[in-house]
Amino acid sequence: MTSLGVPEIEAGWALFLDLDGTLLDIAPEPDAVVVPATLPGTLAGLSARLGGALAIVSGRARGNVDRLLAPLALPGGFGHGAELRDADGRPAETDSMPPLPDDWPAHLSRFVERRPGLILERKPHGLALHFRAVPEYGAAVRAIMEDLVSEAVGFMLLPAHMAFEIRPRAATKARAVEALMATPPFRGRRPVFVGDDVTDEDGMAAARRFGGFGLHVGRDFTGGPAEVRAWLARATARPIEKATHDQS
Ligand SMILES: O=P(O)(O)OC[C@H]1O[C@H](O[C@H]2O[C@H](CO)[C@@H](O)[C@H](O)[C@H]2O)[C@H](O)[C@@H](O)[C@@H]1O
Repeated sequence: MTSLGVPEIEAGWALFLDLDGTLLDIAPEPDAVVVPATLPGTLAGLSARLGGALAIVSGRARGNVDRLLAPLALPGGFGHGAELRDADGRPAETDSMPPLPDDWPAHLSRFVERRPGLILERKPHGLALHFRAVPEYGAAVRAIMEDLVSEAVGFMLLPAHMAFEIRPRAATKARAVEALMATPPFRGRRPVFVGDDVTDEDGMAAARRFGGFGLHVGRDFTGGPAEVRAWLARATARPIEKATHDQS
């Protein structure tokens, strides 16, 4: 156990890791995050020790996550679970995700052009509108995003850290956990979901349904992402304990 009571990583776990605010420190804007040079190596080493059962579950689009963690292309759920990739690198069908209405990105681009400081992030199945640099626009951002989602039942508004996001209703972090837990090498392991955000609660609840649990950065890792990274790194530097979990 760590000093705060977080158990050390066990060989029988399947790890589901959120990215922003969990593995990476929050930055002023999405493209300004700093990926510590040692992080991809730590994730690769730990994945090998867990037999490949280590996934990234992020609100970011898959391509964005892959650029940040290059050369890794880890299994996981991206775009809040809209895009899935299994341990063999196969993307899952996204047919169940509604297409983003064509006019939404252009509509939001015009809104952003008139309000310097806002950042529009486009994803294959969603949009994020960031107001971290200009918090005075927070209410206006919420209003325009609410207007858009009211036009299409398949989408919902997601309050995020200094941003509002639109995502398909069917895209959840639980979807990613459930899909991966049905396939090797995740199947039969004890899922542990580590996250910091309200969207991560879905993933943690799914982990509990499979006999695992969730760890919350704000509650369990008072040192923030740096402490999460140190916890992961420790498990690559020592023999990790055999599973004590019984799935029967
Ligand atoms: O599920 P996550 O991996 O935690 O991703 C959630 C969102 O993270 C990013 O936005 C947030 O982090 C930015 C960088 O620190 C920050 O500038 C922004 O204010 C935050 O909202 C990302 O841009 C989003 O696409 C993710 O959905």
